[in-house]
Amino acid sequence: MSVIAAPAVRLAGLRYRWPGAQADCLDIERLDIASGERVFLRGPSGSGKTTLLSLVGGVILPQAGSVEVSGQVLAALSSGARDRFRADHVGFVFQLFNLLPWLSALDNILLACRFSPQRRARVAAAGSTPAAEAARLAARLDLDPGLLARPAAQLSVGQQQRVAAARALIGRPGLVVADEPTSALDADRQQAFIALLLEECAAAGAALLFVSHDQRLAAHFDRVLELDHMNRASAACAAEGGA
Ligand SMILES: Nc1ncnc2c1ncn2[C@@H]1O[C@H](COP(=O)(O)OP(=O)(O)OP(=O)(O)O)[C@@H](O)[C@H]1O
Repeated sequence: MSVIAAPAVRLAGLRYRWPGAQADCLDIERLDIASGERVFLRGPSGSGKTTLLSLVGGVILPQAGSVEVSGQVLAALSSGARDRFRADHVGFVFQLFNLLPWLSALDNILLACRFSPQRRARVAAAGSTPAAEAARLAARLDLDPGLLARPAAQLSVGQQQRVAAARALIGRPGLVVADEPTSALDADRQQAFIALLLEECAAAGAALLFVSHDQRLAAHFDRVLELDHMNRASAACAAEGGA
């Protein structure tokens, strides 16, 4: 008997309006992202890409419709359970990296494991330890080992981006969500970063939902999604931003 994996992400009848806004930001009838699929999400500034990623991560909840991640309806979880689910199953690389500035780069990476028993278990199942896995990912991201002991606040923006990527990837979550993760990297590092992200996601069977304005990166992905084409509220969302 074959087992069909739940999609990594399933949106159905989704509507989201920011508090105080006059119109919906997102109105998406349906979107499925298959397990292991690599999706490049594109859309003009202010079109709702970051909002969509926040919904997929369960950081915010829609007013209507549902968001499922790996078969779990996020709104069915209490706020605390949603935080734990996110820690176990979703790796974020956000525009604002949310590193803790006073913690070392290494401790920032390890934090993802500290909050997630499932990530720790997956690292152990692969025959490694969180510290060894953090060092492996850092080396693959071309982060000098000497940098790992430094407080995150003392790193360049490009270095912080790579620390954030290692933190997202450690312990192999089933979904990686990345918002402009290469914006502060030079061209060579950008290519290395994308290659690593894709390889690590493939090795983990993780789906990747990736937002970038850099069109050249789209070729690396299985599918390009135009947010404006699937968002029935796109005109209203853009107008709201300009209001
Ligand atoms: N925290 C918030 N509170 C209220 N409105 C918000 C908030 N965050 C975003 N918005 C509004 O939602 C709309 C979509 O913003 P969002 O950041 O999702 O767009 P984006 O496509 O990611 O833009 P960019 O490419 O510039 O990062 C905009 O009109 C924005 O003003």
